[in-house]
Amino acid sequence: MSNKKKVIVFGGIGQLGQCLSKLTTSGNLQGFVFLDEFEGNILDLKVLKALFLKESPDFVINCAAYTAVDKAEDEPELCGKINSTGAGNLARLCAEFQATLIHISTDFVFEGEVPVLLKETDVAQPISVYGKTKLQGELEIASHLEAHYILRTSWLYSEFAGNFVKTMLKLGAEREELRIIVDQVGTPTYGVDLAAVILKLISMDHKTAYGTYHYSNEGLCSWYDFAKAIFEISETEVRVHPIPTSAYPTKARRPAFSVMDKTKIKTTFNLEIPYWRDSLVKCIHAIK
Ligand SMILES: NC(=O)C1=CN([C@@H]2O[C@H](COP(=O)(O)OP(=O)(O)OC[C@H]3O[C@@H](n4cnc5c(N)ncnc54)[C@H](OP(=O)(O)O)[C@@H]3O)[C@@H](O)[C@H]2O)C=CC1
Ligand SMILES: Cc1cn([C@H]2C[C@H](O)[C@@H](COP(=O)(O)OP(=O)(O)O[C@H]3O[C@@H](C)C(=O)[C@@H](O)[C@H]3O)O2)c(=O)[nH]c1=O
Repeated sequence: MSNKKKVIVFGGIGQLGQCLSKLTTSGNLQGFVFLDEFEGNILDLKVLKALFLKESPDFVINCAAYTAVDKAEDEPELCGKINSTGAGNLARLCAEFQATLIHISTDFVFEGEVPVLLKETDVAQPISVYGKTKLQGELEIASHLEAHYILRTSWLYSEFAGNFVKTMLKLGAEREELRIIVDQVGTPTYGVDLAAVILKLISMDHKTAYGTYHYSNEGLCSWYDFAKAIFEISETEVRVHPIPTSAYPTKARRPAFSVMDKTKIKTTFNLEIPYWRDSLVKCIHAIK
């Protein structure tokens, strides 16, 4: 990648921020500034403006978000501020400073009632506070900035921060049996794979391809299948029981089927996407 590009990463010490940092460090890529929420609070316009003035970024990557799906049901205002107002703040500043925004959204913008692959053109109808605020964030960006990529991803995990894989490894070490939902189907996404795609978008700098894209790993599974694979690959002995969603009450509703069609991103950027289980093997090796 050209070392002339200046890139600011908000949410730089969250899960995806750390995946990006891993790749920029191993690839010795220059020009990236990773900010935590104290150095780069996406709700603080004064701080943001000073950062844009100081750094003059070519690209801004928004990895900052409120991601606690159940807690969001009790904190809709805070969740809305971070996921919607914060995204809008970055979009307006990117427009003012002629920077391109790469923003991450979610499969949870969909209702997920019908078992059909979800396209970018399908109507988004979120069923949780988190999903609604993420959709609002997408709309904020699209209405203020042309130069944007919104990447909707799903079931993100990695060796960094908190995620389903790390929760399972922890619970699997503590318990003899686990009950995991089998009637919610989606696709896990390894954060390092997503980070590599983000870096590819920056290096291609394809100015006629702005817009919304779906990206996850290939294939599909239930949370139960995912947990079984985690325990098989990590050689953890634990009995896993498949249960229906009704047997595992949570504050937030989650889509029953949120597998995304990735044709658009694959054809536009000439991508080959790894199968979810192959990437899971890589992640578990990185954790060990
Ligand atoms: N995790 C997942 O399964 C999925 C995530 N996504 C999306 O991917 C993106 C990255 O997710 P992920 O890395 O997993 O999320 P994380 O929760 O790991 O990281 C988000 C980061 O944003 C920070 N943050 C919160 N509020 C602010 C703020 N006001 N200003 C700046 N930073 C802030 C958080 O800090 P702190 O922790 O201190 O609050 C945290 O470090 C998000 O947009 C998310 O919606 C999409 C699909 C699946
Ligand atoms: C811990 C646990 C979870 N589950 C279920 C609950 C839930 O339906 C599913 C996943 O639970 P989690 O809370 O880990 O994951 P969750 O927060 O629902 O994950 C979502 O996060 C947001 C940020 C996204 O954008 C989504 O794409 C998705 O990744 O597993 C069980 O069935 N048994 C268990 O023991």
